[in-house]
Amino acid sequence: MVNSGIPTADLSPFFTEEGDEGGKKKAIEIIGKACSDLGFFQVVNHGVPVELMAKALGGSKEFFGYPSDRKLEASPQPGAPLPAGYGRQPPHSPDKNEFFLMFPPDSTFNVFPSNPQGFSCVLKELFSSFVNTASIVESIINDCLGLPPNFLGEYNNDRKWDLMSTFRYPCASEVENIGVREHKDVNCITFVFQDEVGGLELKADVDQWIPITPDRTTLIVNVGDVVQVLSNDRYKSAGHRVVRQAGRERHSFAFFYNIGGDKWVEPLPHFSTDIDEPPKYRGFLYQDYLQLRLRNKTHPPSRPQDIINISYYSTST
Ligand SMILES: O=C(O)CCC(=O)C(=O)O
Ligand SMILES: [Fe+2]
Repeated sequence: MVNSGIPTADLSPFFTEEGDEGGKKKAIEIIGKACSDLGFFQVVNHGVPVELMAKALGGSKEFFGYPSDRKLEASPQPGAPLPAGYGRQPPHSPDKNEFFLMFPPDSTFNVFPSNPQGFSCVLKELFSSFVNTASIVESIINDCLGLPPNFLGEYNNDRKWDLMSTFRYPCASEVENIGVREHKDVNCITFVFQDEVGGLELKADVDQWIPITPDRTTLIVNVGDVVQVLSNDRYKSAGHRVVRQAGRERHSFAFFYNIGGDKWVEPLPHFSTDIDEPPKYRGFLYQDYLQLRLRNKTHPPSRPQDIINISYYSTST
């Protein structure tokens, strides 16, 4: 079943030798429009093997089904920049999930579970496949924005900061059903796939949520804050959340195509000074923004309006 209220682009022309120019043009048009209208779309024939996605979800369900002490064997190393390995949301968090987080396959920060057998290889393979597809989607976005060829690829040339996470969300209770509260992703581009339970919702408008229908062959793509800032709001970082269901656990994967922490992020001249349009954001060092966003989680502000998001750098506030 392919799907709900979000546009679908077929990426197969980007994986064929012959170069189907018409097919590429069609995908580029769909993605460009989706990035400016919604910040959300989905892709089929995306180069990530569907069997690998299914295997990864199966392994993930098995892993999360283990008793706590077994999962905790994959606890993060002290000193890692983010808790790579198995973790749970702290009890005070309104987000309700447990997760397994990894950096690129060769990162020394990674901690893999020894079981299920072969799971760590599946995760590494999936991660590499995501990177490949993300670089194609990034180059499509580059072209849709009318940037010089490979401009974004050259800017975003440090793959150490990419992240992949698999999640297990418990069933909803009688009084609450949030899995991940409303947020926008900080990074460049995010891929998500979810099991048949669903629950990912896109914020289309104030109080208007579009549920994303699960599909085993599809990758859901959302634009993150970095692209929104670089494009001076041409493209939207989309608000989204995860809602849990009564009586059904949910499993999903998310891949975060990031940029290096030492990158300077600001509206590109192409969308501001070159065309006499005021920049909508002050420039910032990406890792400073990451720190602020992390602080939202570790030291949650008591007033919701104090939660830091990209509007912190807005020039109009
Ligand atoms: O589990 C999902 O479907 C998405 C999670 C998410 O939005 C995130 O981790 O940023
Ligand atoms: Fe997200």
